[in-house]
Amino acid sequence: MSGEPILSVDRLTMRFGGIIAVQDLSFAAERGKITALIGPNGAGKTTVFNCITGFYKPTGGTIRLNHDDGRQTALERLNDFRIAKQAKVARTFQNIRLFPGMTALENLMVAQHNALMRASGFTFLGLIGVPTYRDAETRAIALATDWLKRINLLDRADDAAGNLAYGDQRRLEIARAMCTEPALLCLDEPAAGLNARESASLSELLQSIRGELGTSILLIEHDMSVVMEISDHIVVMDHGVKIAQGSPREVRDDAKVIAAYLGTDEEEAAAVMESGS
Ligand SMILES: Nc1ncnc2c1ncn2[C@@H]1O[C@H](COP(=O)(O)OP(=O)(O)OP(=O)(O)O)[C@@H](O)[C@H]1O
Repeated sequence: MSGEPILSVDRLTMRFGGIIAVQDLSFAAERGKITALIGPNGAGKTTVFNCITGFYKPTGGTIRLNHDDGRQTALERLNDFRIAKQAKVARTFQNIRLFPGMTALENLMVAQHNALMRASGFTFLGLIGVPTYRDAETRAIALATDWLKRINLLDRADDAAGNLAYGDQRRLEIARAMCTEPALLCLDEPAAGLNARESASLSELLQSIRGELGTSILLIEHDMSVVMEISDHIVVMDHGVKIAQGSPREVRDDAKVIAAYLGTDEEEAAAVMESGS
């Protein structure tokens, strides 16, 4: 892999009592690219995400976020709130976590709460409507509207998020993460439960986030058609360790990946890998 990494994971280890969920894992995610973390169920992928995003404190190893200006943040030392706010790492979850009773627009406004609170002087200036707060609010609405347009949901802006189709909720969740203007976007199985048309639309959205906006993406995904189509680099885990990494083509042709990731039936394994080619 060439280019400067935005994320460097070095010898990451996470134990839960006697279970070693992740062991000595090292990999890097390149800036402005899509890096996928794949592997069979229980391989340790979500645990890695939880360590990167501060939901777990790793047992060992380092996780460095390299900022544009040369600064480095040691993510393993921060909690989830600081990682989102200071390091600008945003994430989505395996299960959709929108606010279902709030409108699509409101969900995108909530994501900008920190910036709005600052502009409101932590409420008082907002209450009396000072111009700086009004400007910040106008900017927040413009950003939210722009994202509703990008995900083709502008006409559903005032509908409750919980009433949207499943695929639309998935894309709204990604838009909400993007409204925090992250340096690194971490997506945990964004294609789970999507049909083929919705998966294609998700792939398009992620490619535009990388291409037009230049945002770096780290992705856990089981849907090989999505992984193989959009990833620049793939890291493969099994039983908590890295067993392979490389381009989609390199990973697809790797015998260890076929055997370990896709089970012992090689014919079936090859067919699944081909489905993503
Ligand atoms: N909080 C926890 N306490 C105890 N064990 C855990 C915890 N979280 C994960 N594990 C264990 O760590 C291992 C890795 O789990 P993890 O969820 O990270 O795998 P995964 O690759 O994300 O799997 P999947 O694709 O099914 O989501 C599993 O054996 C799991 O049971």
